[in-house]
Amino acid sequence: MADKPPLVCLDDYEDYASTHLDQVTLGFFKSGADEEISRDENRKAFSRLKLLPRVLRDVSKRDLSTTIVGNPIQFPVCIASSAFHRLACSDGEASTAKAAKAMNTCIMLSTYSTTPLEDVAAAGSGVLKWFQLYIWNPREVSVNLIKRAETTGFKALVLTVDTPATGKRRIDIYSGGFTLPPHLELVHLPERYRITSSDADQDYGGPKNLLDTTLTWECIAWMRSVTKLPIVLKGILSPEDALLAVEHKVDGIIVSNHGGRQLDTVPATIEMLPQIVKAVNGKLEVYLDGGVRNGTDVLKAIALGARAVFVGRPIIYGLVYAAKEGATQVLQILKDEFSLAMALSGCATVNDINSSLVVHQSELSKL
Ligand SMILES: Cc1cc2nc3c(=O)[nH]c(=O)nc-3n(C[C@H](O)[C@H](O)[C@H](O)COP(=O)(O)O)c2cc1C
Ligand SMILES: CCCCCCC(=O)C(=O)O
Repeated sequence: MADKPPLVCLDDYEDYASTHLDQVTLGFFKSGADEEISRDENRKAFSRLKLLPRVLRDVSKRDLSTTIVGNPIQFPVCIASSAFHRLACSDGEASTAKAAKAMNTCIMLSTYSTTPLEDVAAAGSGVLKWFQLYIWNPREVSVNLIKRAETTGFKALVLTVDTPATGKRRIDIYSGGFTLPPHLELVHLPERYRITSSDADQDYGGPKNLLDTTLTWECIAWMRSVTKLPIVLKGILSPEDALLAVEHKVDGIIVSNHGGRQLDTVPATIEMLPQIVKAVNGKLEVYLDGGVRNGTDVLKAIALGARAVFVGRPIIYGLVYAAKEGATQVLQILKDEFSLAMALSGCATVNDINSSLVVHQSELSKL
């Protein structure tokens, strides 16, 4: 790595990837839907929140650890599910799992992984793994995936609920429709359903009608009938849906707008977090993703009630920089920055972090 520049913050990894990936692949990773308003808002909203630190508290020893659905992690930053890591580095999701293991945190593996979940489980043996589920047609394909995830030690199923169809990502259309290169496939799709890379009638490497668009809240009961694993819903933005998640007794929800890749002009996730935390009133765990790029972002999300945060694009950019080492560096930077932000705001443990630390900039003059 001697020929590589020192990278000190997560934006440096994005800059590196921007100059080292081909434009089509970069476009797929980087893009949001339509005008990319929600993608950008996720970050801007963090900067509109200001921190009010407390001083003269003993922060000499800091404990960043926590649990998610009962499983310990070293610090409250986990890897969000994202598709096609072998477009970022040759070992793809196996490298990602090794990074999660090196940093003792959770990897959420995508249904759209380019590495079979058994290989990811072997690469990340002993580390906390969640499996992100898109329910595919026919349902038996998804049942089979759920069983394989159970057998290989995944500890929760994360049902993505914001994708009854793929958002309109203009860059992918300008580039002629996103396709996987011939050496990569949707490995979790049985061969008989796969399409070839030259097939015109396809959507992100699969046939067009692959996603089950009939899903309703009843699918939670269906999932319970086929698995005993905890269920987490990813893609909740409305407090009403958060209450329905409580009613359906899921184990957790991820406040997420899919990194701004689905419905554009939805609010930033950090702006919806407080209302959702209030609505669920401690009855399930609430996590957040979208635009987390600094230790201070992590501090703000935890202060506003998230149990942990997940990061998407920065992990991919870390893989582009240096495979497992690059993704590990990204996580290490977030961990160090979070630890520093805790010290500088007077928090020795994650439990010390609370909402009194965060003020919206519009409220500052009223203090
Ligand atoms: C390139 C890319 C692929 C993604 N693939 C998936 C996926 O397969 N399943 C899923 O639930 N979410 C997917 N997401 C959404 C992420 O899980 C996450 O919600 C989002 O990236 C968080 O925002 P951030 O990138 O700003 O951290 C993807 C996001 C990106 C950028
Ligand atoms: C047909 C759904 C394709 C989704 C591909 C992965 C994903 O979630 C993304 O945001 O991209």
